[in-house]
Amino acid sequence: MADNTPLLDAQGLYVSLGGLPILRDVGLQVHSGEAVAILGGNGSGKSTTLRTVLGLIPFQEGSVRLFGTELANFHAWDRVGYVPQHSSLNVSNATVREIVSSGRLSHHRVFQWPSRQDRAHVTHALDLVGLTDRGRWPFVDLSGGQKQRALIARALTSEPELLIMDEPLAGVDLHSQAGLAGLLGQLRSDGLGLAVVLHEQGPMADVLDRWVTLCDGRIVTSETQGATDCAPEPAKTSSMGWLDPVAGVRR
Ligand SMILES: Nc1ncnc2c1ncn2[C@@H]1O[C@H](COP(=O)(O)OP(=O)(O)OP(=O)(O)O)[C@@H](O)[C@H]1O
Repeated sequence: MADNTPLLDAQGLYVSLGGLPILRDVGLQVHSGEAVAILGGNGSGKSTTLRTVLGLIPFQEGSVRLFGTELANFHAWDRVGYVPQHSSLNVSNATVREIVSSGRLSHHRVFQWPSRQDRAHVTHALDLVGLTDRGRWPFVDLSGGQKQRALIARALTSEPELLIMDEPLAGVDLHSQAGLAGLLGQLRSDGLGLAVVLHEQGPMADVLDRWVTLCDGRIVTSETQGATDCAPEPAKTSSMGWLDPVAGVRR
């Protein structure tokens, strides 16, 4: 891979779900040592963008390349860390260390015990996110901010070069947000590429190199443009001048 090849290069993505267009002409590039945010209101398509570039949702048009390789041919998933929204993780009995250890699963065979190296990576990741003393705790007993830290630690155990995060600051108090932003800034300085969904830049403002803003599945703002309001598409009126409820919905 040439040095300037983006870690992630998504272009012209069109995605439909349940018969409705969700993403329209969405692109996203992330280079090594670069932090890029996807901003936008509820339902604007942020999570769908992340899930599409991870190959979890099919796209109808466009292209996704990871580390210079077409998504369909990409297999080096240990180079990519994914941090889902913590509220989407439903675990009742697992300890924090078990959750974090699951990030190493791609490094050893099924039914094989984690190696000394696996355990060292887990310990180091817990250390990095400041959860060294919480390893034996049930994951569900952690606070929102601690859960996010544990999920970031899980993603870091495979030593990824690209970290993709879905609202890592959601439900986290302001003080912990600043701590998480500091951690992500440090990882970026160490050369990690970050693609992160946020509702607003908030404490991440100093960490971000670029951002795109989505509105109704389209990019309305990028780093080169000013802010654009995200007004809902106006409802269309019929030829008789009546409100047409069908024409007003997403095209
Ligand atoms: N499986 C699905 N089938 C149909 N529509 C879907 C599906 N998944 C998501 N959507 C719709 O796609 C749109 C974008 O959803 P998405 O989760 O990407 O938004 P988001 O910007 O991440 O929102 P939020 O900030 O609320 O998490 C929403 O209107 C949502 O209802």
